[in-house]
Amino acid sequence: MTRRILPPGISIPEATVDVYGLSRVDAVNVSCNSIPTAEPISETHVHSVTNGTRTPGAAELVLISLSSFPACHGSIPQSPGSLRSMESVVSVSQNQDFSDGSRSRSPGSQRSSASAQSSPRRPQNVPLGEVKRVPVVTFENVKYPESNGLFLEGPALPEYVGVSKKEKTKRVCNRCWRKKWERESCLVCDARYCSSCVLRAMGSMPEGRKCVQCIGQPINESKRSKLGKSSRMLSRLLSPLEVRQILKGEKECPANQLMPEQLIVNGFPLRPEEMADLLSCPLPPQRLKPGRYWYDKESGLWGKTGEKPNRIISSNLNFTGKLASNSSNGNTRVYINGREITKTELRILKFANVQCPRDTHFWVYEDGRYEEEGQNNIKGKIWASALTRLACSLFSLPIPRASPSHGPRDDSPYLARTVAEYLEPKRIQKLLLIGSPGSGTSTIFKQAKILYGTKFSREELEHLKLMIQSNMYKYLSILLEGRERFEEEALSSLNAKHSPNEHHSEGEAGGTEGGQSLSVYSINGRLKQFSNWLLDIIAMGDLDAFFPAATRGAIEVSSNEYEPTEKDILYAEGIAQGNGLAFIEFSLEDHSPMSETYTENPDVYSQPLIRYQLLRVSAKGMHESCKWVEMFEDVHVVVFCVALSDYDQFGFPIHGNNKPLKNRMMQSRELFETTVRQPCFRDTPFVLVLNKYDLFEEKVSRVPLGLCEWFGNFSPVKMSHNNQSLAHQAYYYIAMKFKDLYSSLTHRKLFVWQAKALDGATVDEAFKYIREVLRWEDEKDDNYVVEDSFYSTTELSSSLFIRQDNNLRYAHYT
Ligand SMILES: Nc1nc2c(ncn2[C@@H]2O[C@H](COP(=O)(O)OP(=O)(O)OP(=O)(O)O)[C@@H](O)[C@H]2O)c(=O)[nH]1
Ligand SMILES: [Mg+2]
Repeated sequence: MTRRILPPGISIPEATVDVYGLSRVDAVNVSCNSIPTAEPISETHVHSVTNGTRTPGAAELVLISLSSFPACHGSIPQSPGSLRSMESVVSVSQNQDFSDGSRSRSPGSQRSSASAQSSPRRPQNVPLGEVKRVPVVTFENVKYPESNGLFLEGPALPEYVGVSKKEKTKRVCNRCWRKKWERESCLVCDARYCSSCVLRAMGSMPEGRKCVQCIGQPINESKRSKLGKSSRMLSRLLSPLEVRQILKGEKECPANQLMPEQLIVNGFPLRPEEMADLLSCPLPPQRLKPGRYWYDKESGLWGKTGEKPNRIISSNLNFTGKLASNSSNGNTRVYINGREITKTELRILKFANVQCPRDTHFWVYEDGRYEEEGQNNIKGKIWASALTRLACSLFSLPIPRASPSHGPRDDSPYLARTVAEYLEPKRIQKLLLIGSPGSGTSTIFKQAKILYGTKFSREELEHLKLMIQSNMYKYLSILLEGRERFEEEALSSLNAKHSPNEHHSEGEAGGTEGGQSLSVYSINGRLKQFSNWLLDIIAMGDLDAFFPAATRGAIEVSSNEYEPTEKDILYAEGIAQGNGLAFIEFSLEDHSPMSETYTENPDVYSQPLIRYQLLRVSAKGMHESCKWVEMFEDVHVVVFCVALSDYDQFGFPIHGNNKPLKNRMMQSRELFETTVRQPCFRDTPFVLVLNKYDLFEEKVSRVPLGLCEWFGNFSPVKMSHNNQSLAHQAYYYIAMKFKDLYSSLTHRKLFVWQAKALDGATVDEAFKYIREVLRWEDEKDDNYVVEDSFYSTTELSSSLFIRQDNNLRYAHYT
């Protein structure tokens, strides 16, 4: 690390380099109170710059921190806090008017002048650390923490007025001012540094990722969830051991911890000892942020004020504040331990068969036992059944963990629990998969199960088998019903042709059998009997009840011994009987080349895997006033599936069968709009999966895309070579249509991917893409700026896609 920091030619001291000790050196021990106030930026300051008196820059500061080593005799800067001012100095020196005369007297720049000469891009008279050379001042509005009080106190000079949009600022390294895609940001002031500058700007990071001058200051609360989270940039630059040490420091150092008074529980700020009790209890709340919370001492339920519970922590913690009845803003007139519960909780109670008429007051204990107030009679356990627990998990309600009595007996392990442990919960990301009927959501779900899930259990296989068999009979019944209609039509037209007195000659279509008229659609008596029997059963809606009898048919699938293969399962319509909500949890093991920069650092690969919960819901019942969808408010991404090949298909509207047939692409669009407009998805990213590309590719050369009214203005560029390009153009066109629609509704960008759900590889790619989207979302405010990368191409017109679509993979990043 020292070798990287030091300019070439400086020998490394013999002593073991303790990187973690480095920034404990007094020279950079910056605390809010002890920072000598630097001069505000003023005319005189600029003059002093032009005269060559320059305060040391960040590079020097880091070198200064090395001054305890014999080879680095840097002088201590007069003002450690002047780093901030340095940034402005840099910008001034970018101005040609000022760019000469920087014969610096600072030791840092003297040292660097040798190496400066070797760089072709750096003018010889300009010291290292001031490398950006643009002819005009393009200095941008950089936000520095006000608490520093060092920057821009006086009126701003015109040179310092931001000249570009904030997004542009975000892409620039705050030290070298080069545009860099990947940056690491300071947890306190959010200054971002590229990989060449990060170690110089942040030194040895005793408190994790903070600029040297931000050490000792509390972190920006919006970054709390990032504490201790791995950093790809650091993993590349440092050894695994060093990264671990830095992240440990970041999680555990006192400056980065929450202050007790930032947590308001049951209306009262916590006292330090209450906070200590809270954090050291067996099941402490996770990912705590400053804010208002409620806590139910009996049940251990814990939640944000005004919201449903989000966790069961340990019971019997004593806080100053007492639980108020309106603390979770419930309006159900059903009470648990004095708190009026929310609708979602009430649903779960009903699900768990708890009788709860209005104005019922329950006592609920930590393990889920419940009784009505004043009755002293335990009626059962709320979370006893696996189904209730599953429902809770789907609706993001907490369930009790295995009882503490199964855990360690003595208290010491609890007390020894580090802050770090509670900050590192098992990460689960929820994906909600939705689409209009027939778009392929079940197929994608089943693919996910086959690709990443556990094998189908006996029970599931039995369900699937019954489902496949009943589908088969349903399809058969459709054919048989059609046959009846065609037979009737054929016979009546035959009868119309020939008057009753005429005898038709042999060889003509039709005839008689046992006095009955025949047509090409007629079948023999036994089959007809079967057909009638089956159609009756289906008309009565009794198919499933009759199944055991029907399975004794002759065809393989319908036999009792039949065991569906993976392919049968995949191709079958539906997921399981009932076909409503389905759910699996999995992780994606490999490290995709999409996002991971190749690294030899094994630490990156040993990160705990993120678990994904895939929830597939049927679109039935989804409409503007739809309530159940709110249950999924905490999903991390909505995956919306549309069948590309639907553009020429017509079907019944999703709601109500009496309306006229509707173009299915238009139906999908309607459902898409309805879903996007749901208030609960206001901040949720959407990934559109354009499915059935195989059918689409084949169809689009036969059936014009304009058949769907929404695609009326599609005018493909004529290409001589092949049909594929037409399908590609049509695909991008449709993708752009959805993207435009989405951004008109949300002002955000829609992520689009294409799939052929019957082909597992394409579904695998789609999930990897979704994983990347989640990472980008996670990191976009931090290390990465997605907006302007090649991943996102909304700005490009669709015609550009059409011309540049040679590479399918890149084109996918729409
Ligand atoms: N050729 C082709 N067929 C597909 C593709 N995706 C799904 N299918 C088929 O399309 C039909 C409908 O797919 P499902 O996965 O059941 O659709 P769904 O979204 O679950 O629809 P509902 O069950 O009606 O809500 C099934 O017969 C699938 O086998 C695809 O990419 N290509
Ligand atoms: Mg289905």
